[in-house]
Amino acid sequence: GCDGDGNGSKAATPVDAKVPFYGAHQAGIATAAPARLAFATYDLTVSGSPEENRAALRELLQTWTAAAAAMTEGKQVPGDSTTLVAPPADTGEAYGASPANLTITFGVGPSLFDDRFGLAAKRPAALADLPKLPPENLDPSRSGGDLAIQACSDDPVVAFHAIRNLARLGRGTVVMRWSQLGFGKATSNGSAQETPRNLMGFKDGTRNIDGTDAQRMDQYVWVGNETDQAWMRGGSYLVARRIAMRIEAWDRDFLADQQHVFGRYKYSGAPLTGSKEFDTPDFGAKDSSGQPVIPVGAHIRLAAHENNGGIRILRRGYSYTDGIVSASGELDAGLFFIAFQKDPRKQFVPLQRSLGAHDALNEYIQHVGSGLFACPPAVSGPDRYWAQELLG
Ligand SMILES: C=CC1=C(C)c2cc3[nH]c(cc4nc(cc5[nH]c(cc1n2)c(C)c5CCC(=O)O)C(CCC(=O)O)=C4C)c(C)c3C=C
Ligand SMILES: [Fe+2]
Repeated sequence: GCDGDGNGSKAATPVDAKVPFYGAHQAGIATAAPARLAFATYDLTVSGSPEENRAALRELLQTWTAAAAAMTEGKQVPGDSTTLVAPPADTGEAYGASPANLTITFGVGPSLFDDRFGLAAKRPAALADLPKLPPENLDPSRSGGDLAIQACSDDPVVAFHAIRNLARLGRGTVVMRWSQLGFGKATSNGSAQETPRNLMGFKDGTRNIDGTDAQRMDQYVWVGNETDQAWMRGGSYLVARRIAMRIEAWDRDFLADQQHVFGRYKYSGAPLTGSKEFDTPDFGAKDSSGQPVIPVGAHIRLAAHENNGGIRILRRGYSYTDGIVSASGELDAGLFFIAFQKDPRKQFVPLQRSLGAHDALNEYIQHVGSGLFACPPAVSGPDRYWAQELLG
């Protein structure tokens, strides 16, 4: 039954299923990826002066931050959920459930820095619109957004509940622009996690940055003193790409060819020049006929830091499926790629340019949605709100 406090706090909720919301860096980046994703972007619908619009945005972010802090604790959205003559403050579907490692990560898109809010001078240089990256085929209704929320949890209801309730709390100030559900995290980001497989059946995340490796996180993921915008120090840039897979063509491809596309063995995950998953690929190795063992167009050859001037990114993507493509009757499925980095102009963009031009995987994938968001550092405590230094 209902415990009457409207808080959903139950003794059975395991304490270890909570990820701290307050701290230095936002949760949902370095923290281990739970099984489910609910991602959404939102557009502000304000129409006042820049001062009025900033005030509306500030109020929204105060409300959102308090709600996110409560939800990650397994509590209901703040407000009255028990009065009989008003709609409950919380929609209720996650009531009584463990947060199941819920993280709610917030970001702002380049469009927030247009003339609506008078924030142009606070736009970080790294938050430049992504350039065209052929052979992409982006759908505007699956791209962009003023604000973004990445909710991750081991319980899909809890993850969806977060993006839904934030949309509801923002009614009148924001509308949801697009959303994406993901399942079966498609990349590991920590040594404690068994490397998961993507929908092409390959282990994904073998050579990812480990979120517990503080030195690499500082070097490649967390924004440091190099930024021109102090409000982003300790934050990170999120690039999201909805990447459709031609799964049915892939499933008809010979095993040898599938392995040549990635440059790895399908079952062990080992590079084609090794025998164990974590063996270092040998990009110089040649077979008896003088051909490179890891082909020139292999995904891992092109993506490896050894071959692109030392670039690394933190990948944190999820698999998705959305029914069928009506034109072909084929499964609509793929990878909702999410990557975090210090500066997308120096990491995601050059990497994707090279992959877009040469990757053997391009025969089987297409980028159809895109987003770039500046994720500020975490709020340090209950008296603070997301991006407070930006709106200050
Ligand atoms: C621009 C960055 C990348 C995109 C887009 C991308 C798409 C993509 N990747 C896979 C599957 C795998 N990727 C793997 C490794 C890998 N991928 C990237 C970058 C992008 N991938 C990097 C930087 C790396 C690491 C390379 C290295 O250092 O060796 C692997 C191998 C296992 C691993 O190391 O994670 C797989 C498998 C898919 C299916 C995909 C688009 C749908
Ligand atoms: Fe990849």
